[in-house]
Amino acid sequence: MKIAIGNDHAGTDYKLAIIGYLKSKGITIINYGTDGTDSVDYPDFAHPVAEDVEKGNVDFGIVICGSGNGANMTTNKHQLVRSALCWNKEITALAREHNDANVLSLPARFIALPQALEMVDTFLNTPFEGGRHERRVEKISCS
Ligand SMILES: O=C(CO)[C@H](O)[C@H](O)[C@H](O)COP(=O)(O)O
Repeated sequence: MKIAIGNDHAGTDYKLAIIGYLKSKGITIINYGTDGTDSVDYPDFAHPVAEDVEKGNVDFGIVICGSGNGANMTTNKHQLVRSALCWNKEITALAREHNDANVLSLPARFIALPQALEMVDTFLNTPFEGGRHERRVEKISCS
């Protein structure tokens, strides 16, 4: 499995922990940064993740900022991206099962790290249910 990941300064600590966790599971990571804690702008790091998802370069994307909203809004500007802002395991599972989300957006300032790791695990290992959800997901796109 291959994952693209990007974050602003609010998400760096969690991002580095998530990378370590995923690498220990043999998952390949494309890290778009930032790896520092100096203030940066989340779109500069979220757009590259979305572009990789759109091009099929990766299986999934993960974006992280303080609230998760800015990164999520950015990735959802991309036509083929379905980015889900998630804050617990249950919402994360539903984002995959019902919405076939291909990007997970994490609000680093509002979730604990163990919870973030659990959500990443859930996101990567939960299949899309299809069925009635297939039709609805197809209707999300406005092009
Ligand atoms: O974009 C956001 C809000 O939707 C993110 O949470 C950012 O991380 C946040 O705005 C950064 O805030 P800061 O005060 O510049 O650290």
